[in-house]
Order: sequence, then structure tokens, then C-alpha cells
Amino acid sequence: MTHSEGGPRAQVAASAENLTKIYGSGDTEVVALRGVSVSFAAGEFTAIMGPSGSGKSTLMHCLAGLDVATSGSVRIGDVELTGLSDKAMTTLRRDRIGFVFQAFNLVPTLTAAENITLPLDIAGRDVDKQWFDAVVTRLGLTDRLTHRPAELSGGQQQRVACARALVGRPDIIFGDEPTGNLDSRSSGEVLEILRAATDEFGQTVVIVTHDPRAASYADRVVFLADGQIVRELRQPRADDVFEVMKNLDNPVVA
Ligand SMILES: Nc1ncnc2c1ncn2[C@@H]1O[C@H](COP(=O)(O)OP(=O)(O)OP(=O)(O)O)[C@@H](O)[C@H]1O
Repeated sequence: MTHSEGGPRAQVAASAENLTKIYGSGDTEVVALRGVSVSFAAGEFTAIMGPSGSGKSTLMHCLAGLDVATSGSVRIGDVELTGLSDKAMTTLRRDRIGFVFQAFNLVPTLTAAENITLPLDIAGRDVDKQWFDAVVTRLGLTDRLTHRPAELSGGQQQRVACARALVGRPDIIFGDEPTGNLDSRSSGEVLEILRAATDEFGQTVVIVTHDPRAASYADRVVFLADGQIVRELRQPRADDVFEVMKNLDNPVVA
């Protein structure tokens, strides 16, 4: 098993090595990732930030097995994703990874409660009723459980997607702008529960965000610019994150 600096939290939940992603070819070629190497310690909450187009979503999608890199390798725990069959990949995603993406991907014909337990139902796993109640209560969804997505606000739909990612207690939760559509109160609730997922349940959380305040909930912020990791902050304060972002957005000033 791979270890980073040592200590009880040094187990690696996910990692990328020398990841390159090229979209298109010839005149339309876009190099989205240029040899990115990064690892995410188990039980840590990491935020990925960077200017628009810097490669954040591409990196997250490659890490989560939703997209395939042009070269380099990705591991979830000790499983190397390259070369996994579609079936093995689907099983790994289903059993070990939770997703909170901006496009909520809720099933319109199912109620909120049914959407939340859907991945567990598909996997034939039991729902831990106590944990389900705890998640739903903390996300303020208790009186919305019988509603269908169309009867919920955007923020409520996002919280249902968040509950769905948490309820199976996956090893690692990936969020692409999980608070992007939320007001500051809902946003705080989602971030608090992601924080609790790491602190209380030892899950690993990796989110992409543009919001320095959201990033300040993380243990670590990794900054991307032009497809490369250019900076990292530990125990980030929103002000410090904001300063780094300002300089990345205006590289001449940096
Ligand atoms: N499917 C695609 N085909 C071609 N180019 C793509 C594709 N997806 C992303 N890109 C390009 O790759 C680069 C990185 O995109 P990516 O979405 O990863 O950036 P991002 O940092 O997440 O941006 P944003 O903050 O605006 O969401 C951009 O130049 C983008 O235009």
C-alpha cells in the first residue's frame, strides 16, 4: 500500500500520477491537464481551485473514473483505474465513490427519499435508517422526502444529491461545485456535513469550488492554473485563498 508522509492519516484514498488530458487534435487541440501528480490522504477534505478553464473538472472527472486521461494513472485506494473493465469500474464507483455534481442527476419520477437510497437499492445494500435520518435532518430535508425533484427548489435538489452521496458512506466523495447553486445558508449546511463526513466518519472529500469561503472548510486547497498544480495551502483561511486566487486570475500581478 502507498503511504505519504507517515502518521495515522497517511493512507492514500485517491491519487493521480503524471496525468495528461488532451481534448481534440490538430487546430482544435486543448491540453486540459499537463502532467498532474497529486494524492488525497484518507480522511482529509481537499478543495480544488483555479481560474475558469484551468482543468479542475477534468481532473476531478478523471479521478472519479468518469473520464479517461490521455496518459498517466489514477488510483482509488489501491486500485489502479487504467485497464479496469467497464463492469469493474461501475462496481468501484457504486461501492466506493459518492458524487455531488452541479447537474443534480436526480431521477424525476422518484421521490426525494427514493432518490437518496437509489444507489443502495441498486447495489442491494441495506439502508442504515439512523444514518439516513441523521443525514436528512442535517440537510433540512425531513419534510421534503415525499416530494419529487420538480417540486423542490434548486437548493433542495442539490441537498438531495448530497444526501444521496453520503447515505452509503462511500470511502471518497467527489463534489463538482457542490455549493454552486446554493444560498449561503444551504451552502453552509452542505459544507458542514462534508466536514462531518471527514471528521466523524473518516471519509475522504474532494470538491471543486470557486468560493474561498467554501474552500476554508477544507483541510487543504490545491490550486490549478493552465492544467498544472501551482500552489497548495493547508488549513486555509478564506482571505488567504482569496489572495492566491486573485493572483492566479491576474498572473502579471503575481
Ligand atoms: N469535452 C471537451 N472537449 C474539448 N475541450 C474541453 C472539453 N472539456 C473541457 N475542455 C477544455 O479543457 C480545459 C479545462 O476544462 P475544465 O472544465 O476542466 O476547466 P475548469 O477549471 O473546471 O473550468 P470552470 O471553472 O470554468 O468550470 C478548458 O480549456 C476547456 O475548454
